[in-house]
Amino acid sequence: MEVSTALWTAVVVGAAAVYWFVWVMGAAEVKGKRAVNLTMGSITRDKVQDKYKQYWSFFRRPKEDIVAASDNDDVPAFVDTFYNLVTDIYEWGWGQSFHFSPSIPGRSHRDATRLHEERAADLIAARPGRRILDVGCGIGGPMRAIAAHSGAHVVGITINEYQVARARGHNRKAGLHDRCEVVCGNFLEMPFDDASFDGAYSIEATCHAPRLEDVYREVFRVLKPGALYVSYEWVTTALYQADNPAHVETIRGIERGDALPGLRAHHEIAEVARHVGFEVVEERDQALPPAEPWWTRLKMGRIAYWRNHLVVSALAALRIAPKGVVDVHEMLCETARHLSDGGETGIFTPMHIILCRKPLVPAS
Ligand SMILES: C=C(CC[C@@H](C)[C@H]1CC[C@H]2C3=CC[C@H]4[C@H](C)[C@@H](O)CC[C@]4(C)[C@H]3CC[C@]12C)C(C)C
Ligand SMILES: C[S@@+](CC[C@H](N)C(=O)[O-])C[C@H]1O[C@@H](n2cnc3c(N)ncnc32)[C@H](O)[C@@H]1O
Repeated sequence: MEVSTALWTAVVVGAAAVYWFVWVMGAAEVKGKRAVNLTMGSITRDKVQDKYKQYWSFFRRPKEDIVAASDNDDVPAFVDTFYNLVTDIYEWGWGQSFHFSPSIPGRSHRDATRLHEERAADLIAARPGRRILDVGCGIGGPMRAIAAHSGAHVVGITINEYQVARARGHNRKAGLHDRCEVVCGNFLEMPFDDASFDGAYSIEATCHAPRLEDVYREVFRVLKPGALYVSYEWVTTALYQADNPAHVETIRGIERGDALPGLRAHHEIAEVARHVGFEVVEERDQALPPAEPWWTRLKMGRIAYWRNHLVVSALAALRIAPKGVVDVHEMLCETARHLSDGGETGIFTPMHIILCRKPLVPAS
């Protein structure tokens, strides 16, 4: 083959590959977000790199500093920045539900995700006519699954304005906007009346609260007496050893890369729930056998991470994606490694499930 023919072939194949990765390839689950549309939430393009640096210098500090009284109040603002930086990448690479679920042999990730969400709806007896609160709703993947499965009316709250816009758009597209509402606000001070919900759930969201009692107390306040609340918590398990440097590094890695002010130990969750007035109905780690590992989806994604890295680097170089997107993507690759280490060693679970009831009669 002549050199010029070989060169032309390489150019055409290269262009076709870029076209495929960037324009055709959509999000992992639903083609809601494509690589060419990676913005960084509500952050303007020129501020992305600075915002990333601010985020990183805040969360890379020891957790004792982050939870110091003076910095506690800053956590929600940094969590908001975090979601501006990662929401599009999450949606592009993971889908519309920002959480894990146990793998189910022979079933897709999409099915496993939906079943994990429907479990929450069943646990709190969501049904038509009931008003259910989604605490930390993301872009609404769980909310839509739960509204469709149970027939309930779901109101979600998220601190991130960009997520509110994405969630409302998806609700409309799914034809569920009559039964799925999204509010922008802080779950530590919710803009809802006392006793205004028939049930509530939070999926991998309350781990962002500097003090769990602040969010549980708010959920308790807005629930009607007798109503149920289920939370899927991120915690360290009984296998975690605070004097093992490898364990500490894994947990610190998870905290830094996921905007967490400090992971809690599994035994703290029920104590907090009782402290704010809930009765604890049930508590279990949904990741334990016979459940199949939740982290296999992260591990299987290694080639995809490398491919995605090339895509974001090319988009940033062509100035289609903002500068800074490559740093954020690298941080996520690193975080994925820590999360799978946490899963494999068993020192961490993202699905410590606690089911609580607000008593009919207030405790004396
Ligand atoms: C509950 C939280 C988020 C949990 C997960 C939804 C996300 C945790 C880590 C994320 C990811 C890591 C690697 C990314 C990859 C490098 C990229 O190419 C595509 C997206 C990822 C797979 C991304 C997807 C979402 C996560 C799995 C926290 C924040 C409390
Ligand atoms: C990992 S995402 C999970 C989203 C959703 N539950 C899901 O599973 O798709 C965590 C969510 O909690 C929200 N969040 C974190 N801190 C918050 C706060 N103080 N007030 C309201 N929302 C908050 C984030 O904005 C984000 O939507």
